[in-house]
Amino acid sequence: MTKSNQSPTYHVTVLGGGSFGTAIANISALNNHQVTLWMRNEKQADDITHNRENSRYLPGLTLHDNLSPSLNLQESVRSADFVFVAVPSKAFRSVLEEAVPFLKADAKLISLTKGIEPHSFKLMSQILQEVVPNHDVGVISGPNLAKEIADDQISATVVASESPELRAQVQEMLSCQSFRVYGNPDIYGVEMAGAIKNIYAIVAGLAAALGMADNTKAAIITRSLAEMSRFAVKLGANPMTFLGLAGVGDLIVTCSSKLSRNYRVGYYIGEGLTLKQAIKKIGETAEGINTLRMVNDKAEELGVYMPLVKGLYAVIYEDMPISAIASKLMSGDLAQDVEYMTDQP
Ligand SMILES: NC(=O)C1=CN([C@@H]2O[C@H](COP(=O)(O)OP(=O)(O)OC[C@H]3O[C@@H](n4cnc5c(N)ncnc54)[C@H](OP(=O)(O)O)[C@@H]3O)[C@@H](O)[C@H]2O)C=CC1
Ligand SMILES: O=C(CO)COP(=O)(O)O
Repeated sequence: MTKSNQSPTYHVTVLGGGSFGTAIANISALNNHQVTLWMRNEKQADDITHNRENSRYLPGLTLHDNLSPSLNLQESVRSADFVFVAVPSKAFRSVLEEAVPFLKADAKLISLTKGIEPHSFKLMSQILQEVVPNHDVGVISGPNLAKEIADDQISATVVASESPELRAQVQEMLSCQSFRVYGNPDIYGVEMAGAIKNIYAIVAGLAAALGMADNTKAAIITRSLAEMSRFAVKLGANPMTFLGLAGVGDLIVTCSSKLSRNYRVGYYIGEGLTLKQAIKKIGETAEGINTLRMVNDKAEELGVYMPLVKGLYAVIYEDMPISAIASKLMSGDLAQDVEYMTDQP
C-alpha cells in the first residue's frame, strides 16, 4: 500500500479505535501523514504502542509507525488539520462535543460513521454542521469492509462534502494503490445511502440463512436499492448518488459478505437466534438495528412505501413469521421497475 507521488502532509486525527477507524488511520499513516488514533481503552492503546497492532478490532494488521494511539482527546485534536470521527452513531455527538473546544480554527471534520442519530433523525454531517458550524465538514461512505481494507484488498470509497477543497484534499490524502477515493457533492445522499443499506444487509443475511437462491439475492438487492433511494430522495438526496459506490456499491458488499456485521445479524436471526443473542454474538457495532426502527417510523410519517423495511421490522420487533412476510412481499400491488424514468404512463 504505497503512495506514488509526493503531496502535502497533514496531522490527521481519528476519533474511535474500532475496526474502521483503525483501517482509515493506517492508510493515512502509510500515505505519510502524522496520525493520532484516539480511543478510550487503555489496554488497546498499550497494544498499539508495544505490539503495533489493534488486536481487538483488526488482528494481524501491523500498524505504520506514523500512527500513534492516544487516550487524551484534548491532545489528540489540538493540532489536527483533519479530524475523522469513527465512533458509532449513538456516541457521535457526545464525543464530538467533548472535542470541539480544542479544535484548530481551520480543522476539517469528516464522519466515517454510517448511522442516524436516535430521536433526532439527524445524519452525522448534520450533527457536524450543528456542532461545528464554522468548519468545513464531509463524510466518507462506500463499500469498505474494514478487514478487507486492512488486508490491502483493492477498495474504493466516496468522500462527500459541499467543499470542493475538502473533497480534493481527502481524495489525495487517502488514495493509494489499494484504495481509491471518489468525490461527490451530494453529502446527504451519500450518507443516507451508507446508513440505510445496513437494514437491507440484515434482510439479505436473513434470506441467506434460509437458503436464498441467486435470483432471490439479485431481487432483494435491486428492490432494496429502489426502496432506499425512494426514501432518501423524499428527504432531499439526489437519486443519481444511489448508482455510485456509496449506493449500489455498498449495498452489494453488505448484502453479500459475512464480514458485514449487519448481514451476520440477519444470518444469525435466520438461524434461529433472538436479536439480543445475535448482537451479543457479533460483539461489534451493527448500526442497522437502530436504523431499522428509525427508518420504519420515518417512512410511516412521510408515507413512503418501504415493504422490505416494514417486513423486517415485523419479523424483528413484532415476531411475525418470515414466511408470512415473504408471502406478503410477493403479493403486494404490481409496480413499475425503475421509478425515475420519465416516459412511464
Ligand atoms: N467496520 C467496517 O467495515 C465499517 C464501519 N463503518 C462505520 O464506522 C462506524 C464505527 O464502526 P467500527 O469502527 O466498525 O465499529 P467497531 O465496533 O469496530 O468499534 C467502535 C469503536 O468506537 C468506540 N466507541 C464506542 N462508543 C464510544 C464512546 N462513547 N466514546 C468513545 N469511543 C467509543 C469503541 O470503543 P471501545 O472498544 O472502547 O468500546 C470502538 O473503538 C460505524 O458507524 C460503522 O457503520 C463504516 C465503514 C466500514
Ligand atoms: O459499511 C460497511 C461496509 O461498507 C460495514 O458493514 P457492517 O457495519 O455491516 O460490518
